[in-house]
Amino acid sequence: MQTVHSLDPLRSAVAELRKTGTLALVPTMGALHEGHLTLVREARARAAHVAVSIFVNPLQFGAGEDLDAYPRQLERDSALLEAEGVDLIWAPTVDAMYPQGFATNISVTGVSEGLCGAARPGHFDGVATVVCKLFHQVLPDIALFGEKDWQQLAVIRRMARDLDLTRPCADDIIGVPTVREADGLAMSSRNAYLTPEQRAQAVALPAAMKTAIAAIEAGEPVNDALATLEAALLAGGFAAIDYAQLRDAENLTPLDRPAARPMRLLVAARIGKARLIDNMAVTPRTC
Ligand SMILES: Nc1ncnc2c1ncn2[C@@H]1O[C@H](COP(=O)(O)OP(=O)(O)OP(=O)(O)O)[C@@H](O)[C@H]1O
Ligand SMILES: CC(C)(CO)[C@@H](O)C(=O)[O-]
Ligand code: BAL
Repeated sequence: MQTVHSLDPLRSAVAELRKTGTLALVPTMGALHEGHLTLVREARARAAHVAVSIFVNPLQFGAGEDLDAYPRQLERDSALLEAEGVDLIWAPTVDAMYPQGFATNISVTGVSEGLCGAARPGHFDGVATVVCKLFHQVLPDIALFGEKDWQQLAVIRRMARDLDLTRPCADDIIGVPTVREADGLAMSSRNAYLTPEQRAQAVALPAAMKTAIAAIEAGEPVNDALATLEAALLAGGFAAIDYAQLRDAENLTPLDRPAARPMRLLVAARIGKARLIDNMAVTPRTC
């Protein structure tokens, strides 16, 4: 396994790997957990070679967010990726990614609006810009992203379609189902911010989401089910709810009643120093 921190060695390493087969990219911000490693294993099953990028992208953090506090553990991450048989780690410095004078922004409208786009203004511009650069830097055949960040996945697929990216085109962007802890909490690097007490309380998030989904699928009005969900989170130790919404699963149109198409319940809520996000499928009614 090779680790590179600047563009010239990256380009040489990528050219070598591409001589002998397909290349998959798993973009991350590091502080790896089983969710990331699941993406890596899926990548290995689908391509001859796997590159993992590790970059805490300043462009996608707003003022007052956790850019400085975000865990950075390259040595530990490298050992985990080596054990998974990863070929290449791309861990650029901030200067390598954004040299002096960098002035380009990629902004995807529509799917990036509302939800995390409203709670974190500019966040998805930062994500789209860095992911577009990563695709051009690593030239992967496929790229893998977690469904935990459902809106992010929609933004990246939209960008790939709109910018006529051929590899990876929208169909080569693979979404991997959310990996959860035994009690149902979605794995996330930010779970490390939780105290033991908050960690125990955080299980209220997936539990309340499952209850709301069962209620919606049983015919309860969407707004009532969402109000019950929010009340359960606040009673369970969450300090604030950024959003709890039912949306079309693909185009993310807001829904105030169940549709005949696949739907998604998406929630972001704050507990202690962590802002946790989660989403789950809601099954369309058949009659
Ligand atoms: N529990 C998970 N299951 C599946 N994929 C995941 C999971 N957690 C993160 N991913 C995916 O891993 C990739 C890198 O994510 P990132 O490095 O931001 O980790 P994270 O755990 O989501 O961290 P954060 O706490 O910043 O949200 C993204 O595509 C993300 O969706
Ligand atoms: C896709 C990504 C690596 C871009 O910085 C980040 O948003 C993440 O880790 O989900
Ligand atoms: N996994 C999403 C990256 C972020 O929260 O900035």
